[in-house]
Amino acid sequence: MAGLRLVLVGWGAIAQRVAALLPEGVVLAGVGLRPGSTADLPDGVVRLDSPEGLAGLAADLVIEAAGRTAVEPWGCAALAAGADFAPASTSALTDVALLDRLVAAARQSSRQLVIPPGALGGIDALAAARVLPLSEVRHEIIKPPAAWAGTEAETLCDLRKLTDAVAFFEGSADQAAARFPQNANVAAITALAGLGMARTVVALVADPGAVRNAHHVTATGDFGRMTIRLENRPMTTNPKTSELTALSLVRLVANRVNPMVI
Ligand SMILES: NC(=O)C1=CN([C@@H]2O[C@H](COP(=O)(O)OP(=O)(O)OC[C@H]3O[C@@H](n4cnc5c(N)ncnc54)[C@H](OP(=O)(O)O)[C@@H]3O)[C@@H](O)[C@H]2O)C=CC1
Ligand SMILES: O=C([O-])CC(=O)C(=O)O
Repeated sequence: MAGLRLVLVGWGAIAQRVAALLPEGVVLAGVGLRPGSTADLPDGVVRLDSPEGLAGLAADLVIEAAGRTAVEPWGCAALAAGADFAPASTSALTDVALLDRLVAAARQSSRQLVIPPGALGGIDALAAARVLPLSEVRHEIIKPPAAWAGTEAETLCDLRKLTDAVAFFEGSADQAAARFPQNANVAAITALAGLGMARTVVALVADPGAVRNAHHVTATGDFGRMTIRLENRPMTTNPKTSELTALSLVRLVANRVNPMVI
C-alpha cells in the first residue's frame, strides 16, 4: 500500500522516536494531543485536540503512545473512522469490558485492533504456541531502580537504598499492568499472546546493577518450552520506556507499506 496515512496519539518519547524513523511511503497525517498542548509538531502535521478530529483525516492507522486513558476514546474514534488502531498503552486492555468494546468496534468497521509487541520480542512464537494448550507462562520485568521511581514500587521497597535486586511484586498479568501502567504494559501483551491475564505470572524487579530494561519470558506447553530474554536500552527521553517499543512500532508501520512483510 502506498502513502499510508498515520496518526500518532501523544507526542512523547515513543511518538517522537517513531515519527523520526518512519519509512518511506508513510505520511504522518496528524498527532493527537491534549487540549491546550504546546507540543511542537513537524510542519504540515494536523494537530488533533480531540478524537473527533479523526473523522475527517482519512487515516489508515492510528497508533496510541500517550497513556492508558487515551486508549478508549482514541481507539473507538479511530476504528469508527475506518482506521486500524494499535495501542502502546496495552495496560488499558486489562479492562475486559474495554477490550470487548474495542474488538466490537473493529468488527463493526471491518478494521483491526492491532496489539504491537512493544518492548517485547518473541510474541509471534508465544501466540503460535498457544494454538496447542499452554501450561505455564512467566514474565519477569527487571529494570534499574530509577525506572520504577514515581510508581507504587516506592512504597514496596526503598528504591534509593537497594544494594541487590529485589522482586517487589509477583502476581497476575492484569494486576501487574493495572498497578504499574507506566512499566508493565508488556505484561498485558504477554497475557494476550499466551495464557490470558489471570494465568500469566508476572514478577517485577528493581535491580541496582541493571543498566537496561530486561524482559525474561518463559513458557511451557504442548509445543515444548521457550525462553525469551531481552535487554533493552531505555530511552533517554523516558527511562521507563525501552527503545525497542518505538522500533517495534516502526516495524509495524513498515510492514504496512513494504512489499515484503517480516
Ligand atoms: N507496550 C509497551 O511495550 C510499552 C508501552 N509504553 C506506554 O506507552 C505510552 C507512551 O510512552 P512514552 O512515549 O514513553 O511516554 P511519555 O510520557 O514520554 O509521552 C506520553 C505523551 O502522551 C501525552 N499524553 C498523555 N495523555 C494523553 C492524552 N489523553 N491525550 C493525548 N496525549 C496524551 C503526554 O502529554 P503531556 O506531556 O501533556 O502529558 C506525552 O506527550 C505510555 O502509556 C507507556 O506506559 C511504554 C513502554 C513500553
Ligand atoms: O519499555 C519497557 O521495557 C516496558 C514498559 O515500560 C512497559 O511495558 O510499560
